[in-house]
Amino acid sequence: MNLNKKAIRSYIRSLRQSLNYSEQYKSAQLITNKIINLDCIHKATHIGIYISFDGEIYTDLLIKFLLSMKKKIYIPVLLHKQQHLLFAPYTLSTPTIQNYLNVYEPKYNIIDLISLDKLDIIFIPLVAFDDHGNRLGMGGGFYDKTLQYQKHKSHCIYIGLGHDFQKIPTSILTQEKWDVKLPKIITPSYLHWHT
Ligand SMILES: Nc1nc2c(c(=O)[nH]1)N(C=O)[C@@H](CNc1ccc(C(=O)N[C@@H](CCC(=O)O)C(=O)O)cc1)CN2
Ligand SMILES: Nc1ncnc2c1ncn2[C@@H]1O[C@H](COP(=O)(O)OP(=O)(O)OP(=O)(O)O)[C@@H](O)[C@H]1O
Repeated sequence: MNLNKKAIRSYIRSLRQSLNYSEQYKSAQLITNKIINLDCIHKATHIGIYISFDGEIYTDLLIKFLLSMKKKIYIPVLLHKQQHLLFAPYTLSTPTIQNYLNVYEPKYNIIDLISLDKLDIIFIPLVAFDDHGNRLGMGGGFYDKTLQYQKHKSHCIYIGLGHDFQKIPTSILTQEKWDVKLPKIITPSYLHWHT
């Protein structure tokens, strides 16, 4: 593996893990306010989002807002030995369990799982990003594989969520041929729109 990527991942993960609850909550409020005013949110019905861990931008507040706006919410789930993510329906009463990578996911019936092409918008976690919308994730390749497959045939809008300090200089991130760029990334202070 690329040492550079590994070092960036571990440095930025340690920064975000060190945030306290009130810092996280403030960031979540700022991000939620930005998102609920976006035009694309009002037009969307099926929205993919993640359950936060490891210091990621808290998504609870946003999920509650979206549910109150009558949006249907879906969370990525890991299927045995598969790198393509599928999405399970989620409401505030859905029980959750930790998967083999310690990330929470909803309990689900296989028949209720949907694929990315059924989503209108997906909010994507990230470890680092740059000015061109290049994304560095946790290193499992799950989002890269899932987004890549759908890149040309899906109407789904990809939106990355991160803290301001997760933005790194463009020259640092070495691009891999499979990396899928994010046209929109939202941080507490900015909307980063990339063309
Ligand atoms: N909230 C959230 N959900 C998500 C992701 C994410 O980044 N955030 N994913 C984005 O792809 C997928 C899961 N990918 C992951 C990849 C690595 C690790 C991870 O923590 N690895 C640990 C070792 C875990 C272990 O083996 O016990 C580590 O590297 O420290 C977690 C999730 C799908 N769901
Ligand atoms: N489209 C793809 N085709 C082939 N291999 C891929 C593809 N996407 C990812 N991979 C594999 O997955 C591994 C992890 O990729 P990478 O380091 O880019 O993950 P990441 O973007 O940080 O993680 P994630 O998307 O899960 O958050 C790579 O080493 C590569 O082997």
